[in-house]
Amino acid sequence: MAIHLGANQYGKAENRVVRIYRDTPRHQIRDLNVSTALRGDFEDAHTTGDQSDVLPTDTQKNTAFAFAKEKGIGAIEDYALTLGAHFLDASPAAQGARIEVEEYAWDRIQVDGQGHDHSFVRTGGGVRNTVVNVEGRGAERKTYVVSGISDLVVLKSTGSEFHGFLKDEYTTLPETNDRILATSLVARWRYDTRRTGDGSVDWDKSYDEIKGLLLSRFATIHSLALQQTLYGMGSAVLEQHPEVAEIKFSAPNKHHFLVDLSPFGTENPGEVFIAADRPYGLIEATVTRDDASDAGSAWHAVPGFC
Ligand SMILES: O=c1[nH]c(=O)c2[nH]c(=O)[nH]c2[nH]1
Repeated sequence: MAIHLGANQYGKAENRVVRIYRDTPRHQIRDLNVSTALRGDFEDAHTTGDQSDVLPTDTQKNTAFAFAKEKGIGAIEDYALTLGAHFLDASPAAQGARIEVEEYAWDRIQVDGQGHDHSFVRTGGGVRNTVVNVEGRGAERKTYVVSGISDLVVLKSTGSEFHGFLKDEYTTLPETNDRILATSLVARWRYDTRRTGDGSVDWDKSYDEIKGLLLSRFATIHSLALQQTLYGMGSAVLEQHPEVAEIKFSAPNKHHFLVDLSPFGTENPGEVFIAADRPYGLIEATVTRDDASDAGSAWHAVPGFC
């Protein structure tokens, strides 16, 4: 029987790395979820059981924690790039390293109008993340950075329409020129550092500005459909951020249905809704530059997008 090993990768998923900076009484916290994976020539590990090329997932875990102390954690993109380069150096059989980092942000608890020194409350408003792929050695080294945000729950109570859609014998949806539009947005954008003057990106600034732009465009676009809103948000990011080659969205349409209060003799002019959690429309789109660079392995093992 002719069979062979196909695509494979291995690593330690979801290392919960919490780093406290306590050099002064005013502590700082970084709270990460770090997943590492190596891919390459790991044929023997699978087919004969010889593990001599395998850098254990336990070692990968230890490295994620050790680097948090030894090298510190700057932008999650830099932390991931450092880890990825290290794993390729440490594992000769590896051809690629994939590092995914989510960051849970914390605000200081306000006490008497002051941010407390060492007590924090989890920040709402989305979870920042990055997926870094590092490939090759020496001059052949290639790095890919896809960063993004998930769980960005947004709602607008008007300024959203949906009508003029295709109808057949199963269509019951009424047309509307005033509905609630709500989603829990996932957006990921691919950086092309060759598009910046000196090849570097200020990751934190770029993230903050893109998040702000996504929110302000969601608020100000008069929506004719979630599809049109996503395209408008993506276009704004590409217009204002030369360092971004393309952006992908996955957006559940969190339906809010007007409740019929007429049995109780009560009118309901767009005031009381039932928020349905399922089923939901799932609207996904990529907005890309005509001259976007080759994506290479940037989207390697990034699920949930078309
Ligand atoms: O913004 C929307 N896009 C759709 O494709 C769709 N389909 C649907 O039933 N409602 C909506 N809303």
